[in-house]
Amino acid sequence: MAAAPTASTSSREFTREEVAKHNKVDDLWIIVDSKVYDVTRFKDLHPGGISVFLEDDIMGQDATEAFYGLHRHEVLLRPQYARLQIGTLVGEKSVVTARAPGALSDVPYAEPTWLSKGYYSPYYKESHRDLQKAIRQFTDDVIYPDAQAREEDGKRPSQSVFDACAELNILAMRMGPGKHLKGLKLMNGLIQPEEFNYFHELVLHQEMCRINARGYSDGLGSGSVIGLPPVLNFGAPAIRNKIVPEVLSGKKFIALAISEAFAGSDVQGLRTHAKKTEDGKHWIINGTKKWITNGTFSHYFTVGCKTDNGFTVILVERGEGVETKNIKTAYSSTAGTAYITFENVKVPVENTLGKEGMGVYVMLSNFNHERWVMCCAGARTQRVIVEECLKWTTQRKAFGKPLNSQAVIRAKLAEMIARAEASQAWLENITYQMCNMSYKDQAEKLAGPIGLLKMYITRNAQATAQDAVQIFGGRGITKTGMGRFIEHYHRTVPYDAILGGAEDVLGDLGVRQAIRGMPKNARL
Ligand code: HEM
Repeated sequence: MAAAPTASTSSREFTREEVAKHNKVDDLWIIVDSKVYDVTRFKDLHPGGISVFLEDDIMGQDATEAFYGLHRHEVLLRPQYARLQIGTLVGEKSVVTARAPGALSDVPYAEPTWLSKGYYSPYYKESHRDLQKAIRQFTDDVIYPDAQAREEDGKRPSQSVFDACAELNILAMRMGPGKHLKGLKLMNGLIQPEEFNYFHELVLHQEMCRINARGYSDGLGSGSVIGLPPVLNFGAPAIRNKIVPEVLSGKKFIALAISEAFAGSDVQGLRTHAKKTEDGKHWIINGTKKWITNGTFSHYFTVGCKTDNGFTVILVERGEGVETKNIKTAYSSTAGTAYITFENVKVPVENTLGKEGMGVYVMLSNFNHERWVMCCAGARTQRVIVEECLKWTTQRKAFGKPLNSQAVIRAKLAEMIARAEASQAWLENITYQMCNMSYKDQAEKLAGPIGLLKMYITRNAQATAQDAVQIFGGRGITKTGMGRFIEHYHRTVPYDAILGGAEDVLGDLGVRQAIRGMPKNARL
């Protein structure tokens, strides 16, 4: 029987001949990437079964190729499996290394051009690069582990993560540039509030979405990214001064509550209504809301209501008459997606956001930013899938050759890469326009292009998800193992095509705006 492996024995060195002697059921070693593992006892517990180890080309042999054709590298890093390593091969070095937390990937196209070695971009300055480094480290160290754990147990993102984000003012930065950043220490003083622009914000969103946990990404305060701006921009000072700091410090949560089972983008079709009390001091709100992100755990709701003179947005605090129920969605319950009922909820009229009857403008002012935020994430998560596919098709062998030796596979990769690159390039162009246009110009000139961009990115994303499943085969539809991120992406990518405006509606918005802008004298 082989000696029980301990951490101290992993510094031992063996020749391939020595390893080869341990080729029996009760004394079984293997080599993976020049590391020697004693799997004598582990084989009985191996999730892939015992029989796979009892082959002549595995027992006492180099099983590197077999291993990487069936497992992600991270398996060997899990403490319970890392313990199986008893040493290394004399004079040989391991080749496979996991990306260190905070580091960039060396896989081609795994990073946008501006982060790829030897390439250039006109858009990003030193402060963007500083922010990128800091936020990647933070995402890898703090967000990713919590995201994976919460996706498993379905709970909302841990309060410790909200607190850590608030400490660095990440929650405030996610709202974009603006006066709410004034006087704040951003990322421990790495960026000055007055220099923070939309490219900094893009960096933030693109780094934080690389966690293969779409529900969690929404759980981590997406509700406030869309629910807080109406308070920030249209709330009375007393309301604003109370609620904005509470939300940006991660202590309280807010959700945007517009859509209903009765109507989504069709504001006229909404049924939740608010009526004034006789003394005119309060609203009484009745109705329901559906698909409300972060709704299950929010303290505040930015609610779209029908009022006597049109559509009005009102801030509602959780309390008597407000009930939220979890809706089971295709992604995880970490997002806190809710069905909300309001029953005779009494709210002071001071909670009205913007002018009575002018709620449509309050909502419209939000849309461009919300959709652009989704474009940032949609363009970036595609790239994560490109990286997964490039790695898999290199390490997986079929008919004795890597998958990437098949022309049909390379053709799929070509499409995926082109989509990711084109999405990012158009996104950067629009972000540049945002940096240079007044808010009024943005509202006027960019609603159409942002609508088209979102349609384009989410179509690309869905096509990439389908191609990735074809490349991974059965693994791409399995929640554990090699293809788990592909399965997750394929299952959750439709969210981007629906949330913030359905794909077709947004494409149409872009074209209608273009038609409106057609010069009267244009003829072929
Ligand atoms: C130190 C060595 C090994 C460890 C720690 C290990 C661990 C695991 C784990 C944790 C799984 C579950 C799936 C996953 O999480 O990816 C698994 C599945 C599997 N393993 Fe291993 N394994 C080792 C070596 C091997 C070798 C050498 C072979 C083949 C010769 C093998 C064949 C399989 C198979 C066929 C599956 C099922 C894969 C699937 O469901 O797609 N394993 N192994």
